[in-house]
Amino acid sequence: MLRSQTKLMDLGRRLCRSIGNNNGSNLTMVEVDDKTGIATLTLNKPPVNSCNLELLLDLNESIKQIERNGSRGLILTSSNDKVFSSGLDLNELHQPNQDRLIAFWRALQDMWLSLFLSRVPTAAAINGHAIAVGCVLATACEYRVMLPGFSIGIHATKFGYVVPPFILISYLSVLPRYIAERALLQGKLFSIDEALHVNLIDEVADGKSDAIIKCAKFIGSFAKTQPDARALTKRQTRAQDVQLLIKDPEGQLRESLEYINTPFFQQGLEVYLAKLKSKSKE
Ligand SMILES: CCCCCCCCC/C=C/C(=O)SCCNC(=O)CCNC(=O)[C@H](O)C(C)(C)COP(=O)(O)OP(=O)(O)OC[C@H]1O[C@@H](n2cnc3c(N)ncnc32)[C@H](O)[C@@H]1OP(=O)(O)O
Repeated sequence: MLRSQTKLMDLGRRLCRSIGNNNGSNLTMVEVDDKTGIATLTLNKPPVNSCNLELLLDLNESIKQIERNGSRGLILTSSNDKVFSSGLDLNELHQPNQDRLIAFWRALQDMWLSLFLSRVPTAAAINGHAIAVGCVLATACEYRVMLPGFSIGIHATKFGYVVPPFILISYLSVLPRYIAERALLQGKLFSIDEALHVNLIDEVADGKSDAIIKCAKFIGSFAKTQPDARALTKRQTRAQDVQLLIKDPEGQLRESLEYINTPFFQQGLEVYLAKLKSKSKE
């Protein structure tokens, strides 16, 4: 038995466990509620949960741990009270070391598959902005509860990024095609009212704990289903969505890498990163 599992049992009624990455940096944290058996998975990479290689690997490992530990559900949230996730860490894409870029993109593909196909019911308590891949994390879950005052969406086209098919699919698994297409082409970030109107989110909460309660209630709605039957039915329902990535992950990787390495992409990214940095100094 792993030491962390023994520790988990020792904690008795207040089951609470943190899972860090290999160097112990706690980029994600997992807490299991002993009453409901639901795991809360918290993104914890300051300042804005931008997804670098280490966070993606850590996140994937936490998703798998939650499944292995027999949790009844997974609630994804953030330790930052303004930002759920700012999407991919753009520094990973800027003038990248090619070996690291390959590892990064593989980790992104793997993590998305793990979350999108997770055996356990999944819900996102979106307690801050969910930008680009931040939105993709939320839409990979089965249910979304969001706090007012924040934005959610994929605005990649505004900055000259073409989105890879799995990002498109994550939008299409939640939004009707014409809304997804228009939002992607406009690079639209939705306000909470707009997101609710098109069902990009399912509910609004008045605080993080309210969001967690609402997510737990959604997960509780599966209490009377048989977990294996539920998991297999979910997998079948989502099978077509993941076909491309499962059948040809290396081909998908190659296409993305080719695009990221183009001078066009790199120049656009350079300008965008400079704007982002100067904004944060204002
Ligand atoms: C065919 C296939 C093709 C495939 C190839 C192409 C890929 C396309 C798909 C792309 C998917 C993505 O997710 S791309 C990621 C897109 N994400 C974004 O554009 C988010 C940009 N960020 C923001 O809008 C804001 O930071 C926001 C999240 C709202 C938080 O605002 P705040 O005022 O609270 O914080 P800020 O001061 O702006 O940010 C704090 C610091 O974090 C940095 N920072 C913020 N977001 C960051 C990010 N995503 N990556 C790196 N660094 C980031 C800032 O520069 C600051 O750094 P310091 O100055 O050092 O303090």
